[in-house]
Amino acid sequence: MIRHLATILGPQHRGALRSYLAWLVGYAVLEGLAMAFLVPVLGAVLSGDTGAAWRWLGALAVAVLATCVARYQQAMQGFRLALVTLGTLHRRLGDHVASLPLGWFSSEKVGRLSRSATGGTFMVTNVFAHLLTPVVSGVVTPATVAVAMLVLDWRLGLVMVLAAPLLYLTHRWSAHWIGRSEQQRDAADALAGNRVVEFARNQQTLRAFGRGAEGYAPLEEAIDGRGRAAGRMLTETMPRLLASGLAVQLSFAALVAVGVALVLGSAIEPVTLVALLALAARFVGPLTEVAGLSGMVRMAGNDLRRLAEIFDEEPLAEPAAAAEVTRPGEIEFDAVRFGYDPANPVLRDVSLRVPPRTMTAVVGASGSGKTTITRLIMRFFDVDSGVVRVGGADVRELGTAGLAEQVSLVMQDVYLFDDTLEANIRIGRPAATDEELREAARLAGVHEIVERLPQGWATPVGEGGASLSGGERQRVSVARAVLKGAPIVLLDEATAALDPENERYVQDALRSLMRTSTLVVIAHKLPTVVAADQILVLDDGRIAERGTHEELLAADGRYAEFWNRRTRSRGWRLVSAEQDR
Ligand SMILES: Nc1ncnc2c1ncn2[C@@H]1O[C@H](COP(=O)(O)OP(=O)(O)OP(=O)(O)O)[C@@H](O)[C@H]1O
Repeated sequence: MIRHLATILGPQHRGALRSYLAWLVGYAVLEGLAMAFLVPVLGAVLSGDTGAAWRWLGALAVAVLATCVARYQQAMQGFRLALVTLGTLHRRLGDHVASLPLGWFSSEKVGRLSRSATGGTFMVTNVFAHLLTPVVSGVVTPATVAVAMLVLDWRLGLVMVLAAPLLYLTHRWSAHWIGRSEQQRDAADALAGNRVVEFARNQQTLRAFGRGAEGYAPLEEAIDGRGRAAGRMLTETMPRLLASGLAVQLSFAALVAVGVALVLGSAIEPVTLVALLALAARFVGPLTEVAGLSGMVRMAGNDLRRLAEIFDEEPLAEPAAAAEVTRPGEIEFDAVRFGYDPANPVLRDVSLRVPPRTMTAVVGASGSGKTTITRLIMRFFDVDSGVVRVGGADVRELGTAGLAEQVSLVMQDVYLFDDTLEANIRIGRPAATDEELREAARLAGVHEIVERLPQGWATPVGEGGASLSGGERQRVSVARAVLKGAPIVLLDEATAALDPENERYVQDALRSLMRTSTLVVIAHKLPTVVAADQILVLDDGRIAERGTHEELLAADGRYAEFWNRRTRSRGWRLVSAEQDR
């Protein structure tokens, strides 16, 4: 748990964490010592030795004072660490997640992230505020008491030392089970959470297929599973918590039994036994508290581990010094091999060059790797072998910021932020003037949307741009790219397969972008393909053909075959060789 806390707090707070833990352990030891001083005090009082009683009382007062100082220090330092967590953890988590490779963001991981960002953060503050003090003092104080008991009466001390393994093993055993069932409950929770989101997101599809009213079986199963896991956790946890508590009580009973036997055998005075049993009670008290907290400790441990695992994920490697862009606007793939799962390459030995300020159309069957090429240019993933160069530099050496300056992206699944239309375009270049913003909007045909909307530029677009049509969303995304003015623009025409009006705007914007930028277009429109300076025909992760429209027709290969077939059909998308057979 401490290791996870160190990871979560980050290197700059490790010193503060160490100091807090030192005060916490010091407090627990001093508390044990203060309790141990009670024995000679009681012994002296009960035997009527007033002088000795005052002396020991003085020692006890010093120990209590030191305990108070240590308690104050550890409480204040714990409080400060809890505040640091509240103030900085979300930001650190956000910064870290933003540096992770896109491959990390599976739906399961995203669900876990959102739960860790809320529950996990709360747990870290809870650990400092309520958990660490009773847990650490619940172990260290009894250990100090046991050492003191060995000094005061070795036989009773020996019983405490012998009880330690029993207490430790029962605690481990119950904590193991509680942790296991908590993990199962957490997995069931995560699944149910993901299913609820899926259910809400897919309402349109579910209703279209008449599945809205009769329920959604995967969600119901997940909710049932969650209920079962929660029930199992209760039934598995309770008996084990009771067993831990029982082990503590048994240890105390053994101490009493040995003490009584010693008195009966005249080995110690009854008065001494009373004082020693008072100390033994303080051995048992904190242990009982820890036994009661063992479930909480395991749950906190699991929460912290999950949060620490996110911080342990390796960020996308950044270069020590960003490489210089020597050929702005140029893209090059040199023998690139890449697979989302390296065992199944999606691109094999792909080499290509896109000269500055030219347009390259990438065409190919669905799943042939067109989008993957654009993702590698943006370095959403690192290649398995080969090199991707942008502006003459390896994308791995350009650094995230350097690469982002070079490339704009207009993709199929355009995501707009839940903000105004203007803010969504301004993301392209926050420092742009209003004139530049209006000009970019005009080129992409957004001005026409603005005129139609009641609040104009200030119209909120809803989460993901829900209040705009697909074509309108793409126009906003094109305006962003135009405003950014990056030397390279990557564009997926797919959603522009919309009405002719949208198509016209996108084509106009393309023409305007071509004057200033290099364009790589996942092309679905004939005018784009015909106008391209270079067409890359992808087949099964390889570039099967390349050239201009005329060159490829003259070559009479796969592209020409498709072109000829297209004249007979309305669709023009290439099909893979297998689909073709
Ligand atoms: N994030 C991902 N994780 C795993 N596999 C993926 C991922 N994205 C794409 N793939 C797989 O990689 C292959 C190439 O996908 P890609 O999206 O590049 O094809 P595409 O040519 O753009 O297809 P389309 O025209 O249908 O968009 C496909 O088999 C796809 O299933």
